Amino acid sequence: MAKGKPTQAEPACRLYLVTPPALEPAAFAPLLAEALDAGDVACVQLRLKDCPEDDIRRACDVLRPIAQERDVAFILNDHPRLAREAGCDGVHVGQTDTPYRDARKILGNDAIVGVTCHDSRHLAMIAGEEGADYVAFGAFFPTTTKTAEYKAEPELLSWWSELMEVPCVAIGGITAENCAPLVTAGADFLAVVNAVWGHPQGPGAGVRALNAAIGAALAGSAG
Ligand SMILES: Cc1ncc(COP(=O)(O)OP(=O)(O)O)c(N)n1
Ligand SMILES: Cc1nc(C(=O)O)sc1CCOP(=O)(O)O
Ligand SMILES: [Mg+2]
Repeated sequence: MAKGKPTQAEPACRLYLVTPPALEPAAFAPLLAEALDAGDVACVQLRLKDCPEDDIRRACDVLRPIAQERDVAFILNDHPRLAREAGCDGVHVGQTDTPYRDARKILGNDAIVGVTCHDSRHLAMIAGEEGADYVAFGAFFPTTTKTAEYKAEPELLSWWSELMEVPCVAIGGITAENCAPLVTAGADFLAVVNAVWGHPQGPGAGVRALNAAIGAALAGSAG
């Protein structure tokens, strides 16, 4: 994920992989490589909740090179200081995490800092004005990965992408089968967990299915 809007050489909507809620780094490493070798992925977010910092650091040490060697940005969820120390490309912070401005101070201007904005135009405008590299809206669909307290609609993405330059990420229950309205509404990135790591034919098949669906939606909306 380069900073800013996708360039002309990049698709207008790209995949943003979020890791499964629990993982063992050595066992997960080949699955991550399989996913990243299966097609275009802009970014990987390591999301380990309620996990000791030493374990997160070890997971970064194993998984970060797999992403960065493939020019895929490696972002850590929730922990800006650890993200800096572990050589991550950035951090994702939510509304009850380290505030955006503090995360930016910790990581510096070259890092990617993304902010959860739920279903809120107001939160997104604040994050955008403060300098966030992307705003994340969700959940768009029911998700089994976490208890989602907010429900976002595709028109939020259309409103945002027509008015703002800051890229937007859509998250929550997104699959190859349901993603088309989010792509045509203007999502710059689709963030997914279960549609890739829970795909019955493996994560590579999950990435291929999502990229095919994104491509079909973009082709359909071009004409
Ligand atoms: C890309 C992306 N969008 C939203 C979230 C959710 O962040 P947050 O609200 O802080 O909740 P947790 O993920 O920390 O449980 C995210 N992680 N990534
Ligand atoms: C981490 C996360 N944040 C969400 C939000 O709405 O902010 S939904 C979510 C989980 C996304 O997982 P899946 O693709 O399996 O539904
Ligand atoms: Mg968080």
